[in-house]
Amino acid sequence: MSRRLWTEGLGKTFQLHLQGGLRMPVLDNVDMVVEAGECLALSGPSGAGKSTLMRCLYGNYGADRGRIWIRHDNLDVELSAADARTIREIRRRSLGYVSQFLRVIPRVSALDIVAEPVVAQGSSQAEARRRAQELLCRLNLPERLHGLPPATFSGGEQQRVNLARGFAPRYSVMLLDEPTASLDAANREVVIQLILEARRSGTALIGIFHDADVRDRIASRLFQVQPIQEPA
Ligand SMILES: Nc1ncnc2c1ncn2[C@@H]1O[C@H](COP(=O)(O)OP(=O)(O)OP(=O)(O)O)[C@@H](O)[C@H]1O
Repeated sequence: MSRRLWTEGLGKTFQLHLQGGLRMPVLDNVDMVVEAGECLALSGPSGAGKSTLMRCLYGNYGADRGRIWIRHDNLDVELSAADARTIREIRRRSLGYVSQFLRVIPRVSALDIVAEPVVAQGSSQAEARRRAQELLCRLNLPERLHGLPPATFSGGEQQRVNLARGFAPRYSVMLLDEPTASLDAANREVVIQLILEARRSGTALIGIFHDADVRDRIASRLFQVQPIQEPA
């Protein structure tokens, strides 16, 4: 079995300090695994904890119980116990995350925003810019916008820069949060193809896809995130 990312008994409870320390359990005993070349679609009703699970998997939220593991540098590394420096290294080389919104960096062009993680993985500036250009063109971002900072871009244009930045480097695991949410049909199709190509090259993907057509075409399996039952 070529596991890439997996959890064992993962649990997460939020503590609401402004509400007198009220405890809100969201994830309980989650056991999931994604293997190389798979795309796991998280399903479950609104509020079940899909985004919370994604944030735990990326190391943004600490796990209260259980463990998260990732295959990194040919080793099984416990992400849930890793220090900040190790998490940064894992994110640089093994674990990508495409959120719903681009984090705009002032004065940095779309091209450089996309090229930056490729350079961080060891490519030259020229190579990284070529790859960035190729992806921005595939995602139909007009060439006149490539050299501009995306702060003034439309929501869909920013999301395409975000997607190009996510798919430009080579990661062994990718987390996708609603990657097609603000796209038109033509660009949705490009993203479907990028995901299928990533699967063919052995990347393991986990995502939230509210669009059922997209989910049916790209997911190899569904993973049901169960809402925690309130005690009667
Ligand atoms: N930072 C937080 N602090 C407190 N509670 C939170 C926090 N983040 C999420 N929650 C709560 O955890 C529960 C799960 O939220 P989450 O966003 O993970 O659900 P979801 O399955 O992704 O929902 P949707 O499909 O509507 O996006 C919700 O009840 C939410 O209010």
